[in-house]
Amino acid sequence: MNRQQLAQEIIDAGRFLYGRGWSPATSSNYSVRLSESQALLTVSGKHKGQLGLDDVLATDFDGKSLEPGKKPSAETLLHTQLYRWKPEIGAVLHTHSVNATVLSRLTLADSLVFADYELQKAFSGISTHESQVLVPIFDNDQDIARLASKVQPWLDQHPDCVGYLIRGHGLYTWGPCMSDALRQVEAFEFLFECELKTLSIANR
Ligand SMILES: CSC[C@@H](O)[C@@H](O)C(=O)COP(=O)(O)O
Ligand SMILES: [Zn+2]
Repeated sequence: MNRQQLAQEIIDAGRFLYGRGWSPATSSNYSVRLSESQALLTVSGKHKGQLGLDDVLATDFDGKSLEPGKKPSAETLLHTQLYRWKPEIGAVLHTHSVNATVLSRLTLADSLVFADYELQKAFSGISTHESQVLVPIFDNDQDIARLASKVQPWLDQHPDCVGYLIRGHGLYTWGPCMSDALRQVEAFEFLFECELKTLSIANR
């Protein structure tokens, strides 16, 4: 795929995720791998339901903009660390849904476990509900380099990790291509909603 086609995938993802209410206003950021050392990412501060072809830029994996005049996403390092972590990752999505925000605030532990849901099979590498999907929750931090340095040891120790939450903030998930990453966002959102409904019924 050429750069314009990859940029269009990011634009289409933004329209879809905004439409589902998972990327409100200027929240969220999205990227695709351009090469073994570069990513194409959303610029900072744009409304993600209204992205245009000019609202993406190439960065290296240190998060440095390769397009002077464009401001990379504030969370660029959280994307580029994933491309460095696994060469098979081709797309990364960060979203800000109500359910991800509420569930990550309600959960006092530093991780969530999904078990016995059929929909777990939507995640890469999972073929049965008889599995556990462990999702770490990192405390939010405006210092993204510091946050990335907390995420990295988890990734290194959990090579099968399919996504993580930042408390009171949102979700990161990824896949070999954009459609895989989108499928995982959708699966996470289903599971977040199930967990919240279960909690609210249990606490009646
Ligand atoms: C609208 S506040 C959200 C931001 O602080 C941030 O968390 C975010 O997801 C978007 O930042 P951005 O710099 O546009 O990529
Ligand atoms: Zn964010």
